[in-house]
Amino acid sequence: MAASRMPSVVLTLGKRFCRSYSQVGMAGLPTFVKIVEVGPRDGLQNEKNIVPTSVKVEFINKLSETGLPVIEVSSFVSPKWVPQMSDHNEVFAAIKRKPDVVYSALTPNVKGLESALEAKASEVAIFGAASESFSKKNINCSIEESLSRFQAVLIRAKEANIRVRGYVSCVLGCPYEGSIKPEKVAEVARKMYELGCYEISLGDTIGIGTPLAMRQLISVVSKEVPLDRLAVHCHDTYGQALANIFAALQMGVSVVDSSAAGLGGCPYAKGASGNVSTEDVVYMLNGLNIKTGVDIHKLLEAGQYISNAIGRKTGSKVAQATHSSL
Ligand SMILES: CC(C)(COP(=O)([O-])OP(=O)([O-])OC[C@H]1O[C@@H](n2cnc3c(N)ncnc32)[C@H](O)[C@@H]1OP(=O)([O-])[O-])[C@@H](O)C(=O)NCCC(=O)NCCSC(=O)C[C@@](C)(O)CC(=O)[O-]
Repeated sequence: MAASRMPSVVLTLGKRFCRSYSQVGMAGLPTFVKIVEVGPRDGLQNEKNIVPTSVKVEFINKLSETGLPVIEVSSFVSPKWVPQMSDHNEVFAAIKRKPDVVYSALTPNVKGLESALEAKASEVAIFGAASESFSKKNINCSIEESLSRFQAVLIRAKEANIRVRGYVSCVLGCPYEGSIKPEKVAEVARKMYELGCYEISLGDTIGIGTPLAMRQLISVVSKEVPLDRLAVHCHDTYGQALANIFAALQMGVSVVDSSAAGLGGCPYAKGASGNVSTEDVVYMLNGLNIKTGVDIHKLLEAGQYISNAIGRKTGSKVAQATHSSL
């Protein structure tokens, strides 16, 4: 059953429940959160069976209708490394773009950036790590080398007048090195920010963090990068993602990455499960009276569409709850 046709009690339960408590937000939390939807890229880059281009396009078109401000469409990386994203040109060419939506792509180097420019990506993202081992496994170079590649990307992006986002992976732990010092994360984040990234997304790649660790991380990183330039990108491997996001909101972060249906995982981080699901994030933010501009009904439909298309049970608790109560 389409989410929009689900009994209203099911979908409005959280909102009505919360409304009876308060119409105002919780003190200290942002009033608006920008959600960066990473499902089509982070969500589908790890699928064993390559998802047909037409399915990706339909998924993105459905996401475009939800009110999400940013959709990460694909990545311009080596097709030998991540074949799942090798149809980037076709996907960018086929999607129906809405003028108020940013359609972004990952670009590890200038070669990727040039392709993204040709495909008319609205903005791009570089991706580095706070762990040497992860950097080598993921992008085949040291952190230092990655930063010099990124510098070249930022210079070319400036000429092309396109904004660049920066990701730092392994901010709360690394699959190869274990714990990572917040000071190391802060150093890499600061360098990316100084290179010209307008926003730095802190990735808990293996979803290992807890709210206290998130608080400590944000406290250290925000000394180097302004809070309003930080985003959090939480995987839900240990079931901590929503709690970690809440901790980040309490610290003043107001940009959250998430993935419809909780799809996702990094091919170079074994065991990492999906991203936190966008449906669950929006449900929580609705309950906190924090605006996102996202229509949860349409979002549930998009999540249901991609789950059916890839034959996978949704990773969203909200979607599971609404389906099971029918
Ligand atoms: C970075 C490279 C390319 C280095 O890979 P490399 O092998 O060191 O690169 P190279 O410069 O030596 O080139 C080797 C071959 O790749 C080609 N190549 C080189 N660059 C490109 C490009 N941009 N697009 C297409 N092809 C490219 C290049 O042309 C050449 O082709 P060949 O001559 O062998 O035919 C490789 O390691 C790579 O593609 N890595 C991508 C890994 C990836 O996508 N990981 C997942 C995304 S990160 C993530 O998920 C984490 C995140 C962001 O979500 C946050 C979090 O959760 O923490």
